[in-house]
Amino acid sequence: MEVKELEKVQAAGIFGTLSQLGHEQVVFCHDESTGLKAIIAIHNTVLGPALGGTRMWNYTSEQEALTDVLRLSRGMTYKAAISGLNLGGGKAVIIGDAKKLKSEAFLRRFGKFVNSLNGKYITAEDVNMKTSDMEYIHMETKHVTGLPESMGGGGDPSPVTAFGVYMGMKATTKKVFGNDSLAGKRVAVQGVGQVGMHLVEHLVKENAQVFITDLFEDKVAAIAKQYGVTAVGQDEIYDLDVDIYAPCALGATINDNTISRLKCSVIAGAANNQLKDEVKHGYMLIDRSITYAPDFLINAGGLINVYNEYQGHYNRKRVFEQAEKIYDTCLNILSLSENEGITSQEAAIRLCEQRIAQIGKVRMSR
Ligand SMILES: NC(=O)c1ccc[n+]([C@@H]2O[C@H](COP(=O)([O-])OP(=O)(O)OC[C@H]3O[C@@H](n4cnc5c(N)ncnc54)[C@H](O)[C@@H]3O)[C@@H](O)[C@H]2O)c1
Repeated sequence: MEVKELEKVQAAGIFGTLSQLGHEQVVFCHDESTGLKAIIAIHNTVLGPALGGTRMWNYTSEQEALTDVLRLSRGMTYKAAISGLNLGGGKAVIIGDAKKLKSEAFLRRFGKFVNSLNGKYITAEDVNMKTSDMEYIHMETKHVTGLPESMGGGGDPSPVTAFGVYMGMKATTKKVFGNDSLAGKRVAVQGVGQVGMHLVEHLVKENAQVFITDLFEDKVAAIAKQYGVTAVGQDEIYDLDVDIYAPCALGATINDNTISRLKCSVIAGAANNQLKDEVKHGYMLIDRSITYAPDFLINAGGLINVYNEYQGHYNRKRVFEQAEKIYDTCLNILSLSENEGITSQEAAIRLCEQRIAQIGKVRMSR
């Protein structure tokens, strides 16, 4: 967590911060007997119930946990709004060591807090929460999504996320190079986990020239062999002479240290919060003629997947059709960004705010 962000929240006070970020409700959940300390933040429910995962983290302070949940829940509002979903944004954080604190009672107590919001907040899996944890939460509330197929859920969202990233990458390629073909394009994929792997499959199928890296060298070597792609070092990825950089590992990899090293024309990847500083680094990319596909748009496939699951009658084909729309939305955003001289992230947020305002009026009308 950035010290700057924490300081901003401290200076504004809790209600000042809620007002600045536009939150509707923040719920502090405490249970002495299980040791549960959690915060549920509901950012905006104009478009629908607030959906967002539960993250368990050993925060260094309660202030840090609050700042994180406020920031993440706001991000969920935008991700849902830009994807055309009837969903708002929310998030929950549980404070403490996931290895020490979790128990059936602890998780079910959290489930009861989620349930007390009567569906205004819908939870799902996030960092340090496993499917088995979600099963306990589900025992106390039906407002859980992202369940395994064995429990009637939509299953692994990663292939849908990867497909959305692929659509966003093709749209951005069209904007920059005049057509959306990735054949022969040199693409650097950072992180070949669940999403990165599926993305590599799409790229190889389209005859792109792919470079991959990961923390685990044996995994990189095995994937490189399987798909006939080139393995590179973890740090080397930033210096490659490529057309496209696809961050699919961590956030904040686009920063003061890396931007001057990047030689690509397009950035399109799955990681959340790729720009360390949204405004500053967004404009630095414009200065270097690098076109950035907004992360929260192109990695929304996972959210589209859980949204469909929550609505019932889950249909995988329909999920992929919705994820395909990322292509057109991405092109619209990039045109708006170019026409208005603003970053693609700012253009995307502008479209989200317009949709929320317009649909808000529709909902209020008789
Ligand atoms: N899974 C989804 O549906 C989904 C949806 C939206 C966003 N995301 C985001 O996309 C990213 C990838 O998600 P995932 O599900 O594939 O995660 P994952 O954990 O399966 O894969 C991440 C991979 O990145 C590697 N990695 C970590 N640090 C690295 C580094 N410094 N250099 C190179 N490789 C590194 C890890 O070893 C791992 O193989 C994450 O940032 C995630 O938050 C995922």
